[in-house]
Amino acid sequence: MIAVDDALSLVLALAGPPRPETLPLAEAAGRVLLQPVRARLTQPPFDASAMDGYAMRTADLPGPLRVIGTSAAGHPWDGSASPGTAIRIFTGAPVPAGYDHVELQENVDLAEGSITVRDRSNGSNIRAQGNDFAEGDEIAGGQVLTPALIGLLAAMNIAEVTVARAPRVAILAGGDELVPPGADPRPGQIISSNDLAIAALARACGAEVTVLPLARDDEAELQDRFKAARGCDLLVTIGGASVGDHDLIGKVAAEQGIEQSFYKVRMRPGKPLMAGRMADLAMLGLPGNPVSAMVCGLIFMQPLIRAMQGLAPGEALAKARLAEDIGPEGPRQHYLRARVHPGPDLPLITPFADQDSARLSLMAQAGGLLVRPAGDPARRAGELVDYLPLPGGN
Ligand SMILES: Nc1nc2c(c(=O)[nH]1)N[C@H]1C(S)=C(S)[C@@H](COP(=O)(O)OP(=O)(O)OC[C@H]3O[C@@H](n4cnc5c(N)ncnc54)[C@H](O)[C@@H]3O)O[C@H]1N2
Ligand code: MOO
Repeated sequence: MIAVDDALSLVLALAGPPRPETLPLAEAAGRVLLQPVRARLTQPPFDASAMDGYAMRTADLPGPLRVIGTSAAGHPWDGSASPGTAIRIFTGAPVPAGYDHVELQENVDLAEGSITVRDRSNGSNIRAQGNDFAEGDEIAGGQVLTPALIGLLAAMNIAEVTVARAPRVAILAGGDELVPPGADPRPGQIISSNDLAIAALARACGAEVTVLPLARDDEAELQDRFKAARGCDLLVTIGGASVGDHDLIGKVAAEQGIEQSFYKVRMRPGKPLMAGRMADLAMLGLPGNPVSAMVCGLIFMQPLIRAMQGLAPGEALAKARLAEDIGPEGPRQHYLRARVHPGPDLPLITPFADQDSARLSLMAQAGGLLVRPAGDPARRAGELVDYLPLPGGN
């Protein structure tokens, strides 16, 4: 059995370099930008009014000022400023050269084509040309295209981007007891949940997922499923990883020529994890217990999918304070489902009393996974600990 950190290094080594593809910007949200991009224009391209009102020269205040033209967004005024004048102006419109202030229409009295400024705003209400970005400004590669970045690149007049192709991930759950959600389980059958949960984890970090049909505990059927995954970047199997007579994944992977990176990790849950590669297809064999599968998905699969897109493995662990005393740890690194509450300085964390790796309900409630190193001694309430925040829970 190897340590979690060594296993993670071996898993990350399964990722090849990210594969580039060029996409219209409109389809690139959530992808990783591979090449830096430079703004093709300056924003705003002209001094622009931030308000609806009147453009004027501060030297002439408070007026009266004769209104000699109008500048609206998309319809600039093409005259030039002269003393004692103002321009009717609207938000987003170019401020004509020579005017250095825009006053809100609410602060102005208008009579017979002239205005007098009653209240003057503190700022100029003018957005200077280029105050957002200038032509040639660079957006660095290697980052996920968030909604804000998509908007920024659009404003920079970028129509296409070179991004990492979404890793193609095939997910294969198996076991004679499994039927899909919506089925009417017969005695001895349960609903397959792992494939859906793992698919959701994979999609959440950018994968394009194919969930293969559930496989029975049958070597020939598993062989077929493995073959169906060829052409993907990663096959994630779930279940059949242990030592029972029906745990066939290791055998089938060997027949498929797996070059195994490791089998079994000193972690809890998740001990019977397997990793390797079959030619171009990386493989992770997750244990079948639902919580074990999810923990391995979080600790190994998501970092691998991120690495396949050229991203760093993920967020560092966060710090919390123990809300209560806990006993010593055994020989495996332990990931405990826990509640995370606000605390005076750092969050307070309370592991659930029951850590049975089949209890998905506790996984769904957990706000984090308390991470305890192998052999960690007993700890007192208030001590600092590491945890992996989980979305959703509390
Ligand atoms: N003699 C030993 N037995 C077990 C060991 C061991 O070291 N020696 N390890 C235990 C540990 S730890 C784990 S984790 C499990 C892993 O077993 P498998 O990966 O072979 O998983 P299965 O036997 O296929 O299933 C375990 C459990 O999970 C349920 N399951 C499986 N797939 C799904 C699914 N898609 N959706 C919902 N639930 C699923 C399955 O019905 C079983 O209840 O082995 C221990 N045993
Ligand atoms: O590795 Mo098992 O996951 O402890 O239930």
